[in-house]
Amino acid sequence: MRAHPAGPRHGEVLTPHPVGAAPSDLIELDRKVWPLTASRVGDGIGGSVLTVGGRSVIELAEQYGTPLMVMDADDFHARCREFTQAFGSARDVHYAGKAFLCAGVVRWLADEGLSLDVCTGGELALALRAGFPAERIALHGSNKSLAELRQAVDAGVGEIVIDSFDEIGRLVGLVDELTEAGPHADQAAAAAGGNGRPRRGTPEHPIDVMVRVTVGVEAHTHEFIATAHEDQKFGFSLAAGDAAEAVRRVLACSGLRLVGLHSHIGSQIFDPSGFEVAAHRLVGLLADLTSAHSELADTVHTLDLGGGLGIAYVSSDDPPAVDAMADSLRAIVSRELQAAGLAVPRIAVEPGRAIVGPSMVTVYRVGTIKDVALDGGQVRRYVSVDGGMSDNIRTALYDADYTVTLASRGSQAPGMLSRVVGKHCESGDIVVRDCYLPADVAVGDLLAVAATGAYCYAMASNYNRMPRPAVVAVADGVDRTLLRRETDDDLMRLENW
Ligand SMILES: Cc1ncc(COP(=O)(O)O)c(C=O)c1O
Ligand SMILES: N[C@@H](CCCC[NH3+])C(=O)O
Repeated sequence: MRAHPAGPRHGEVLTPHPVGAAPSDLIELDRKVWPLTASRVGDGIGGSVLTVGGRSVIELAEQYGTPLMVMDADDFHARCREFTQAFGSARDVHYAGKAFLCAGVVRWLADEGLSLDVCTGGELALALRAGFPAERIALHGSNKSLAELRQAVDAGVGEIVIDSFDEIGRLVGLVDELTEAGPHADQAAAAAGGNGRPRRGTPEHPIDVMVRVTVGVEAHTHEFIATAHEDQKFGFSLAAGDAAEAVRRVLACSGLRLVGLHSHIGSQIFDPSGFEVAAHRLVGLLADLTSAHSELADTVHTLDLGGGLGIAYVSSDDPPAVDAMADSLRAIVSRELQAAGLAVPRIAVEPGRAIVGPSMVTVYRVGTIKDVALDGGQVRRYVSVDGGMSDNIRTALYDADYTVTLASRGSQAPGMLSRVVGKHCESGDIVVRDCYLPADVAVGDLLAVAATGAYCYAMASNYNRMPRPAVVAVADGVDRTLLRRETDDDLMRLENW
């Protein structure tokens, strides 16, 4: 993903992506980019079909149609365990549901013992209906409605991460309402689908909250997904004193209990120093707050450092290792808090992309091919596939890079500078901006794009009345539908005929 905040202005020349020379082997799979079980089966020209989870993408495409999102279940589980091991406790690893959520994945997360972050009532409703334990859910969001806050409290979620003064006002109003409702509140909570625990919002059973702190870190990522510098919408500014004021207001409400401080610096970040600075500033704030409000020493048990760990979309991407990152964050937090004479809280993290991103590939069928002569004599091949910005908006939105391979066969043809584009009515409908594909790529071939698990299906749309693709999980040669392909009826279900 390049630092091109809003894309080129009209007439401005966009520098080509640094694709370099064609790789000598266009069929080889870079382990860094492709999911754990991705492999090539069969030798030579005409062989070499991509398989994931022991299933050939040709068979899967025939069975489910294309575009098709194929989730390597082993890869997903392995990444959950990698985070659990690195941070020492599954409970402190909150999968960020915004990256990709469906009932099947919710159940995998529950089985792995992970916690879950949701940021809307819709994500919360899905998690609860899929049976995820409410006490392992955290509700985020920069503009939670009163209805969403009530839904979360009724369900008995583990904690609510507060993002604004308005939200504190809403929560205080909710607490007042619950206090007035008195003993009837428990019955109301049970009727609303509560989990049997006493209804929260009283001094005896307060609502556990965290305060989201804007730590002032300029994360090295695309401007659209950096979230801890001052000039953006999320959280309470540390520098301006808003975070301390938010804590003061929380403490003034006996139905709320502050259990942690939260920071999220952005997404697709490779440089660990951003997280380290965030940890350092959060620890400093916690120390200051605790000396001003000694009761916090008893209630604040967690420093949540958010998500944002980057993944490799292309071979040149070099994300930091999860265990090294965990070690360094733990060291910073314990060193600085012990120096301040404070107990070391738990460190929580909220990975979305780093768990689900690499586990999925999208399989497309080639529909048309067009060659365009570029200035300088080069030719760019436009390879049109049967999906596009409706199943992956990230290239158009963030100028994201992806890796693509010919998936339905091998080839020994030389590399041809290509651009994989979708079938939408937009010139910006690009899936892979610059890549090399074998020069003999033909209509009907299958292409696979790697690392499409995060923020592709989650941000999919029905633009041009395109149905969203199916998502199928594969493992040990067995496939299982996670989400079926949308039908024409699905596309028309909201019509008032
Ligand atoms: C509060 C919060 N936590 C976690 C995440 C997950 O981020 P990522 O998918 O980059 O790990 C996000 C999204 O950026 C977020 O806003
Ligand atoms: N949607 C973004 C990430 C946003 C993360 C959510 N705060 C992406 O695809 O990279």
